[in-house]
Amino acid sequence: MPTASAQRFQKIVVIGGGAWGTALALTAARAGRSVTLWARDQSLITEMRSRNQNSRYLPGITFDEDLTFTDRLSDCSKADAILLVTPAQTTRDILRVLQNEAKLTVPVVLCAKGIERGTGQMLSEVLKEEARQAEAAVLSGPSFADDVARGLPTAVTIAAETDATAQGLSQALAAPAFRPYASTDVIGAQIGGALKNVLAIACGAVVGRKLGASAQAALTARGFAELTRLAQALGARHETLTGLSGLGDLVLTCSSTQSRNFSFGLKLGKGLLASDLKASGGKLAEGAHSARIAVTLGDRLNVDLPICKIVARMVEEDLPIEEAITALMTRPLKSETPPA
Ligand SMILES: NC(=O)C1=CN([C@@H]2O[C@H](COP(=O)(O)OP(=O)(O)OC[C@H]3O[C@@H](n4cnc5c(N)ncnc54)[C@H](O)[C@@H]3O)[C@@H](O)[C@H]2O)C=CC1
Ligand SMILES: O=C(CO)COP(=O)(O)O
Repeated sequence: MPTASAQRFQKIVVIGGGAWGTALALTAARAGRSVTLWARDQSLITEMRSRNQNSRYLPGITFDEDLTFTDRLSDCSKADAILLVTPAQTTRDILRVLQNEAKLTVPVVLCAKGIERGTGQMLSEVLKEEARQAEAAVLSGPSFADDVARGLPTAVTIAAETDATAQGLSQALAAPAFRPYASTDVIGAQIGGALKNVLAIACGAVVGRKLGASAQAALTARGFAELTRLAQALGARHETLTGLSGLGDLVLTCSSTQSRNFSFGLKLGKGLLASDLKASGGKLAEGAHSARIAVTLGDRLNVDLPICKIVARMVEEDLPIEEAITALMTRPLKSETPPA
């Protein structure tokens, strides 16, 4: 028997027919929600409708969940909640179109992991500028799309501006293998996801250069210190940072070749240049888009982000891996815990 708060979010519209949007649409349907998946690519919609597959983004997975597919954003006006699952840098443009088409008044769950490059804003801040009346929510945590689509056990954080919405969305999206934890720390839930992508590129590079498991662990731990400093300067709560959307996602992404960011870094560590990797297209690596703006944000808040700085130079200036390692290892020695 669905609870009243789950019923509040019976109709879910998912925007984005990539790996994560499709996986979230599937898990929402398994949770008993009525789900519409919007994708801009008509051929993708045709394949999902006729063959129950999204072979471009989720190869090898056939779904039997009952989903509705659309390429009309105006269909979003019927939603109780919208899951926005396109790459972070597309957020503002999509919200603008959505606001024109559907007048956003329901909660918008931001599922992308990144910082807007042009402004340094969190995606919830972008939402507030573009659709003031829509409550901001965030879904983040250690969760590969492929795992979620296959129904493997996953836990995530769902944060919203109000506890009632965070609890309601968590109950509405909870499925046997998908366990959300509610939170009201909207900023904290976003900063972990954005920064872990940058840090995963660094970890991938260390592994690609065969620097050993000790170096990988050191980088993950110092990366967490970096993430924590920036997040606390932005007002995030400590328990969010040590939770699923912070440490949980950092550990996953910094240790698995299943991660596209880690894999991007792996190639840099093997000597490939970021400019060549970017020119060849390839899979989305959000950290490559967020690294520089994370550093700028850090500078604005007087927070030092040495690992992010090196990643920004690797992805934007083709800094060679040897120079990146030297730059990190020759920094002035400092205390592990800064003086209070
Ligand atoms: N794949 C994963 O395991 C997870 C991904 N995420 C995050 O979700 C976000 C989306 O990632 P994925 O779905 O994996 O990427 P993807 O590359 O698989 O799919 C991106 C989708 O967005 C669409 N798209 C791109 N630009 C667009 C635009 N301007 N307008 C409309 N649609 C557009 C593409 O056509 C594609 O359908 C990223 O921020 C990522 O960090 C978060 C958790 C897990
Ligand atoms: O966010 C993710 C897992 O939580 C997915 O990571 P990648 O985008 O690096 O594949």
